Amino acid sequence: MTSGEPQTLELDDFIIKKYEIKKRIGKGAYGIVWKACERKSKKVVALKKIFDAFTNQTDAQRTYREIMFLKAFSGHPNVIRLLGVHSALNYKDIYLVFEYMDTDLHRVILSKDILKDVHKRYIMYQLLKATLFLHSGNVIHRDQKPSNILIDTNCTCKIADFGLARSLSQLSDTPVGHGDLTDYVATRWYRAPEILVGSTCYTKGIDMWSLGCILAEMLLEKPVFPGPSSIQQLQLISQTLPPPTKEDMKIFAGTYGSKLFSQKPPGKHATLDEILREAPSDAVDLVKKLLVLNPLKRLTAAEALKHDYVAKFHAIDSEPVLCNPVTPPLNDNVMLSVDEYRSKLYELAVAPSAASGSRHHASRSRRQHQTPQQQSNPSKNQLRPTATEPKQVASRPRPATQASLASYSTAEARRNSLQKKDSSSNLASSGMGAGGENFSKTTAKKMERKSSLPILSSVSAAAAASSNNKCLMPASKTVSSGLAHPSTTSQPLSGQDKPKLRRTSTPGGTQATKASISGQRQWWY
Ligand SMILES: Nc1ncnc2c1ncn2[C@@H]1O[C@H](COP(=O)(O)OP(=O)(O)OP(=O)(O)O)[C@@H](O)[C@H]1O
Repeated sequence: MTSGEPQTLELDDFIIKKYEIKKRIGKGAYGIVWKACERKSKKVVALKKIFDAFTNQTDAQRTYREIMFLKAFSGHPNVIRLLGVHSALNYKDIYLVFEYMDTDLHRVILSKDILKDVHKRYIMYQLLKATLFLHSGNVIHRDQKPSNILIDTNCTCKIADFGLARSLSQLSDTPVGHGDLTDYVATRWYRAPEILVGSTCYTKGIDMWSLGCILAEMLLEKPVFPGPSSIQQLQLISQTLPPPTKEDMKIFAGTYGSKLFSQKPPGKHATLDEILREAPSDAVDLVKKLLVLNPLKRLTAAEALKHDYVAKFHAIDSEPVLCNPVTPPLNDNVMLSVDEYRSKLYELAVAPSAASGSRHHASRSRRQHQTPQQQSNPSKNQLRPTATEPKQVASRPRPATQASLASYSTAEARRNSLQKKDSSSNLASSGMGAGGENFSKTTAKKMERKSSLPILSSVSAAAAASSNNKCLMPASKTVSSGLAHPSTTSQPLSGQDKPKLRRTSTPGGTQATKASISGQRQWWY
């Protein structure tokens, strides 16, 4: 194989038949991501292969969570859209098909000087908007970091990688301190101090801390707390933030943090004001209100959306929230067997269009977990609609609390049709084949009025930087399928894919589908 050809040896034949593989675009701890084109529809997609998705219970649970939460939140304009799921023939790996995005925020930051002030504000606004949506479903992402934030030439951002997401609704049933954080391996630099000290104080503030780190990193063009170990990470934090009050110390009671934060931190001290002295004052103010030791005192996503820093973009009617908590069909507190996770995933998410061999495996595995009644009544075990099939809107009367969701879906349909109209002209002018999203007319007007988001000359530097991107992220897991490094490393983007960031905004939302599983009401989007 020549160096210019995409390496597709890792891909099943049925995948290569269905998708033309363009190039490898990313590699994370769990898999490889390719840019691909679906042969039939000519749609450009990102194809992620998760290797050994079901090796052990932890991996199986991670795969299960990632797909379930993606299915639940994919309708939001700032959450990556999952288009389909296929099983590999070996029944160990799994393919996820996503909408394609040009690059990720990590690469953009690495390439320096690409993001102007207004882009940083717009990115932050979109991240807050997406986080508000997740939090309204009582779910925390737990792994927000620049490489998990995908971005396109229109400066549209989408949160990806839901492998560590958790439903707080399920956690609240758990006795405090029991098994709730044992699986927590999020990237250290963006990890909240309460997590670093092993506290069981488990709130949406975890994501707000990560967002503070991301904003600070955009402003500094380098990570704000790049600790090489958990202890040093905590030291960097304690050297920078104001000392905790007595009340704050309660958060760290009984943990390593109570000692660490009660002492004067060793080493050099520089406050956030000093570190961020070149940044606009409203940016520094928002960072200071997110990077707060006490998670209960950090701004919530809803509060942060009202902050001056994102005022140019804030529009409450395009910041959707969910009315009901999102809970995966299997209780997240109970570690199930590999086969149980696999069976449930196949039942709920894997496309029936995948290789027939994998369907055979899936049904065999499902049969192993069927009750005698289920076995005698196979219709109960038919595959549910897949991510690629049109979703059904619940037909049952909605309780009052669901009304806003219903009207939101209507508004979304309207916006989508506007977006379609706008997109042809915008894509044509940007020279993009795919991957871009566009303004709704209303928001575009609002943005023109309120701000002028300059067209960035190019994010090609971001692409180029990716070739030198030597694993800046702390490692979390080694993959056994020949991946060189457990962290996020990236392939260079080719010249023809050099994108330009252009002005855009993508309000939007979801279409609701309701499923009742195990007697629990759930909302999937
Ligand atoms: N939809 C997409 N479009 C374009 N690039 C993508 C897409 N999804 C992922 N990537 C690229 O692939 C990289 C790895 O993807 P992802 O984070 O999903 O993998 P992972 O194995 O879960 O990573 P991690 O090490 O963060 O757990 C991303 O940082 C990004 O650069």
